Amino acid sequence: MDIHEGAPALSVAGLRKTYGENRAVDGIDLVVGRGEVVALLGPNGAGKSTTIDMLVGLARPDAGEIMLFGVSPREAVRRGMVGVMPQEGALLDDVTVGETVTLIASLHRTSIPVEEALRRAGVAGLADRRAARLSGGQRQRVRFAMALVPGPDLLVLDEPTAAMDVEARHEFWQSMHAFAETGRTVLFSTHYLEEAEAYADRVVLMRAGRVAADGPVSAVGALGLEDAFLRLTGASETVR
Ligand SMILES: Nc1ncnc2c1ncn2[C@@H]1O[C@H](COP(=O)(O)OP(=O)(O)OP(=O)(O)O)[C@@H](O)[C@H]1O
Repeated sequence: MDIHEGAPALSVAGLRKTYGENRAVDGIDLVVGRGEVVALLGPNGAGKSTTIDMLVGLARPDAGEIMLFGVSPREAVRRGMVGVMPQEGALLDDVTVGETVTLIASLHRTSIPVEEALRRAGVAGLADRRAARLSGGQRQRVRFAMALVPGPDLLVLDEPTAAMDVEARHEFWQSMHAFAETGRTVLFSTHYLEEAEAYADRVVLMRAGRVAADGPVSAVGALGLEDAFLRLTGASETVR
């Protein structure tokens, strides 16, 4: 299987996933071009994590097709083209940050230097610290280093700043911005309209397993996404 030169970073058609009676993802079509920074915005239970897990091969869709750079998610991950930061993911308590990222690097055919991944994720100073002694925000940043270390063309980040304080958030977004500046693609999920507006080129608003709106971030106001988001947030319990 060859990587298709002109293929978009991400192409999704008719994506569905049901848990029992619950249609977590109810027919998503989405194309993300290379170099775009896209925010998947939506309230709790909108289906963001389920979508992301399917995009990166962590969950199996009931229906639909997903291609990353023209190949399957598994193949793209195998080739180190995708860096993933899932919402949850345990770190081994007795293993240091440096050892953890070195281990992940060794699982990939190619990688950037571990020190560089640690530095870009803002955890170079924590290389010798065992995971058991990390704060929630520090753990998130270690997981960001794990996503960066294969030197991916696409980063997929599920609520990356959850558990980070204001300063860590700021540093995180700077790193993400530096990554995107090199022309690579980022898809991240968030509850926060401000994060989507500040850091994405494009906002995909999800509600009840579907794409409710999709547009350039410059048009957020014009599209009325903010109002839509406020309504959705207010309705989040019923959406869930
Ligand atoms: N493993 C699972 N088993 C059963 N139901 C699930 C499972 N994972 C998700 N769901 C349900 O699917 C729906 C979508 O959940 P999902 O976690 O994808 O939403 P989300 O937009 O990521 O929410 P949050 O912002 O809270 O992370 C919810 O109703 C959730 O309860």
